[in-house]
Amino acid sequence: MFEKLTEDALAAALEALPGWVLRENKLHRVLTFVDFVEAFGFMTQVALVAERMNHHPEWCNVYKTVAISLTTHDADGLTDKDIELAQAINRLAGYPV
Ligand SMILES: C[C@H](O)[C@H](O)[C@H]1CNC2=NC(N)=NC(=O)C2=N1
Repeated sequence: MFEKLTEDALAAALEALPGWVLRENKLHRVLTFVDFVEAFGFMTQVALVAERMNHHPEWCNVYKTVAISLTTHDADGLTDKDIELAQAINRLAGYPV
Protein backbone atom coordinates (compact mmCIF):
# COMPACT_ATOMS: atom_id res chain seq x y z
CA MET A 1 0.00 0.00 0.00
CA PHE A 2 1.27 3.45 -0.89
CA GLU A 3 1.42 6.29 1.58
CA LYS A 4 -0.15 9.66 0.83
CA LEU A 5 2.46 12.33 0.08
CA THR A 6 2.95 15.08 2.65
CA GLU A 7 2.20 18.63 1.50
CA ASP A 8 5.93 19.42 1.41
CA ALA A 9 6.76 16.34 -0.63
CA LEU A 10 3.94 17.13 -3.05
CA ALA A 11 5.05 20.76 -3.47
CA ALA A 12 8.62 19.62 -4.19
CA ALA A 13 7.44 16.99 -6.67
CA LEU A 14 5.21 19.50 -8.50
CA GLU A 15 8.16 21.85 -9.02
CA ALA A 16 9.87 19.08 -10.95
CA LEU A 17 6.80 18.30 -13.06
CA PRO A 18 6.46 20.90 -15.83
CA GLY A 19 2.90 21.28 -17.06
CA TRP A 20 1.20 19.69 -14.04
CA VAL A 21 -0.99 21.54 -11.55
CA LEU A 22 -2.96 20.50 -8.52
CA ARG A 23 -6.70 20.49 -9.25
CA GLU A 24 -9.33 19.04 -6.93
CA ASN A 25 -6.60 17.20 -5.01
CA LYS A 26 -5.39 15.50 -8.17
CA LEU A 27 -2.43 16.05 -10.48
CA HIS A 28 -3.81 17.59 -13.65
CA ARG A 29 -2.37 18.27 -17.07
CA VAL A 30 -3.87 19.13 -20.45
CA LEU A 31 -1.92 18.24 -23.59
CA THR A 32 -2.74 19.33 -27.11
CA PHE A 33 -1.39 17.46 -30.13
CA VAL A 34 -1.36 18.25 -33.83
CA ASP A 35 -4.31 15.96 -34.55
CA PHE A 36 -6.41 13.07 -33.23
CA VAL A 37 -3.98 10.40 -34.44
CA GLU A 38 -1.12 11.94 -32.43
CA ALA A 39 -3.34 12.34 -29.37
CA PHE A 40 -4.61 8.78 -29.51
CA GLY A 41 -1.12 7.40 -30.23
CA PHE A 42 0.10 9.16 -27.09
CA MET A 43 -2.80 7.71 -25.09
CA THR A 44 -1.94 4.23 -26.34
CA GLN A 45 1.65 4.64 -25.14
CA VAL A 46 0.48 5.94 -21.76
CA ALA A 47 -2.00 3.05 -21.47
CA LEU A 48 0.83 0.51 -21.83
CA VAL A 49 2.93 2.22 -19.16
CA ALA A 50 -0.08 2.59 -16.85
CA GLU A 51 -0.97 -1.07 -17.17
CA ARG A 52 2.64 -2.08 -16.47
CA MET A 53 2.59 0.13 -13.35
CA ASN A 54 -0.90 -1.02 -12.38
CA HIS A 55 -1.70 2.65 -11.98
CA HIS A 56 -4.33 4.12 -14.26
CA PRO A 57 -5.14 7.69 -15.28
CA GLU A 58 -8.49 9.44 -15.29
CA TRP A 59 -8.55 11.10 -18.66
CA CYS A 60 -10.64 12.65 -21.34
CA ASN A 61 -9.88 13.00 -25.04
CA VAL A 62 -11.61 15.48 -27.31
CA TYR A 63 -10.16 15.43 -30.84
CA LYS A 64 -6.50 16.45 -30.35
CA THR A 65 -6.68 17.37 -26.67
CA VAL A 66 -6.05 14.97 -23.80
CA ALA A 67 -6.86 16.06 -20.22
CA ILE A 68 -5.37 13.86 -17.52
CA SER A 69 -6.01 13.62 -13.79
CA LEU A 70 -3.93 11.44 -11.51
CA THR A 71 -4.75 10.21 -8.04
CA THR A 72 -4.35 6.99 -6.10
CA HIS A 73 -7.84 5.66 -5.45
CA ASP A 74 -6.59 3.02 -3.01
CA ALA A 75 -5.01 5.75 -0.84
CA ASP A 76 -7.73 8.34 -1.42
CA GLY A 77 -5.03 10.89 -2.27
CA LEU A 78 -1.75 11.51 -4.05
CA THR A 79 1.16 9.10 -3.72
CA ASP A 80 4.56 8.41 -5.29
CA LYS A 81 2.76 6.37 -7.94
CA ASP A 82 1.05 9.51 -9.25
CA ILE A 83 4.37 11.34 -9.43
CA GLU A 84 5.95 8.38 -11.21
CA LEU A 85 3.15 8.19 -13.78
CA ALA A 86 3.20 11.97 -14.33
CA GLN A 87 6.96 11.75 -15.00
CA ALA A 88 6.42 8.89 -17.46
CA ILE A 89 3.70 10.91 -19.20
CA ASN A 90 6.02 13.91 -19.50
CA ARG A 91 8.69 11.72 -21.02
CA LEU A 92 6.21 10.34 -23.57
CA ALA A 93 4.93 13.83 -24.32
CA GLY A 94 8.47 14.98 -25.03
CA TYR A 95 8.96 17.22 -22.02
CA PRO A 96 12.06 17.15 -19.86
CA VAL A 97 11.66 15.50 -16.47
C1 LIG B 1 -6.77 -3.89 -7.75
C2 LIG B 1 -5.85 -2.92 -8.45
O1 LIG B 1 -4.52 -3.26 -8.23
C3 LIG B 1 -6.06 -1.52 -7.95
O2 LIG B 1 -7.43 -1.19 -8.00
C4 LIG B 1 -5.23 -0.46 -8.67
C5 LIG B 1 -5.48 -0.36 -10.16
N1 LIG B 1 -5.15 0.94 -10.71
C6 LIG B 1 -5.15 2.03 -9.93
N2 LIG B 1 -5.00 3.24 -10.48
C7 LIG B 1 -5.06 4.34 -9.74
N3 LIG B 1 -4.91 5.53 -10.33
N4 LIG B 1 -5.25 4.27 -8.42
C8 LIG B 1 -5.40 3.12 -7.78
O3 LIG B 1 -5.60 3.10 -6.56
C9 LIG B 1 -5.33 1.92 -8.55
N5 LIG B 1 -5.45 0.76 -7.98
